[in-house]
Amino acid sequence: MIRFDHISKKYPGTSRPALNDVDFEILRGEFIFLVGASGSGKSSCLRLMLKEDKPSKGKIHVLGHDLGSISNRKVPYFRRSLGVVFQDFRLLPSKTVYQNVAFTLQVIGKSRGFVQEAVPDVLKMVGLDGKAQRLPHELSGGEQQRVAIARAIVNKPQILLADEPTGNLDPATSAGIMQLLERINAGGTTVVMATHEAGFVDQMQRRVIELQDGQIVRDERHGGYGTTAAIPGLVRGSSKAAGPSAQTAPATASTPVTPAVETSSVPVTTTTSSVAASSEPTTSAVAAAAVAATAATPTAPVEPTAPAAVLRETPPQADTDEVVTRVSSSTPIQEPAAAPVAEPETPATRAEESTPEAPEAEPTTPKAEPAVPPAAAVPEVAPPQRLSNATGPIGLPARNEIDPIEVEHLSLAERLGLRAAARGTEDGEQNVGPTK
Ligand SMILES: Nc1ncnc2c1ncn2[C@@H]1O[C@H](COP(=O)(O)OP(=O)(O)OP(=O)(O)O)[C@@H](O)[C@H]1O
Repeated sequence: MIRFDHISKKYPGTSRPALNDVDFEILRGEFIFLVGASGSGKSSCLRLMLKEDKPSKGKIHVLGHDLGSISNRKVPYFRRSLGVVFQDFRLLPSKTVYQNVAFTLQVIGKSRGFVQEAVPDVLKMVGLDGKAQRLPHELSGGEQQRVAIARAIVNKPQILLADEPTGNLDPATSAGIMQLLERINAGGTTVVMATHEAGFVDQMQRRVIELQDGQIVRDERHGGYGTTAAIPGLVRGSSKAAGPSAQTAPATASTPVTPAVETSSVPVTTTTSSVAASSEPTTSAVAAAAVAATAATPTAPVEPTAPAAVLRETPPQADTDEVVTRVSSSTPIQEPAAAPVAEPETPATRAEESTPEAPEAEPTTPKAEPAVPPAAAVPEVAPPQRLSNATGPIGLPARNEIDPIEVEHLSLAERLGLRAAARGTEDGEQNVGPTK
């Protein structure tokens, strides 16, 4: 599903590569923790998966696409199969919860009817029903992150990339977000999460890929956070960081682990309701955001209302060399209609690619999608114990403390988290996120 084939990445003006011969394969349905000290290359990996950046060496395959040869025109369609969540939420501050989520669908040309069904469903799924008309600043940090997650998954991505999604949240709130990510993963979405949260990594015992100075030093099927992943000031997890599974082992791309969909398959039934958008983005705003959302590069052609999304009516097919693990559902949830299929081997995608200007198939009824177990069916993820708050998330500014004027200076795309925010912090460090 995601393959890094001897990837090296050297940023211009730097002497050392950010990634050095990184080689791994992630299978459908896995939940992967990317760990490593600050600067070890986690976000660079996520950016490369999104095709936000190009490797200096090596090949990357995501969902059957060779990202080195995928045309700029196709990148927007490719990206629709990926959802992204950031540490700092990146919500549109003047839009309601509903509008923030709806916007993602509107810019890719989904019909009003589709949006009116999909958004309430996904808000319910993330535990935000009843809060659709709130503005982001009227929500807690955890709720804002739930909006961001709803926005990331509303189009049913096959892969969810999360860059420090709990980095700004307190331990209890973080635990709720982790449970939500587990549920999303249990529904069949592959989750790749970069994190410093040792406690969750230790507790969940999912596959851990550890980077050190741009190299993989560990790829463990049921790993803990490990010792080498930590920089003292950044470890925000439990003192279990050096857990029993924390031994360092060289990564071997040739021995991929099997998908780790291990949580309960008990489905949840979400109901469909209609919540009309209280206001819709202007045409120009939609068009501008569509440019951001769909442009592979600034020069890529953009057709905001002509996406060639082909609805997926069946679970996505496995890459030929993969084992598919989908959570079966005896009572499938009524989820929003499926995401566009980006895998070229599927007939749907062939149709899409051969007729990119074709109008999107109008969804009539939401399709039954892989189940997302209710929170109660997923093993509890207890909040990790913090070693220190000094550098932990508790001291970090919540999104609603961010100066709206600063936000105004971001492009629409940056505010949506859809494109790189080419700004760094004062000390030269970049902000979080694969599109930072
Ligand atoms: N745009 C860039 N230009 C130059 N160097 C960069 C750029 N982006 C990242 N780097 C460098 O690449 C290395 C890896 O950075 P990356 O952001 O991937 O690390 P990280 O593991 O995600 O760190 P953190 O945990 O702090 O987010 C660092 O040395 C960083 O300074």
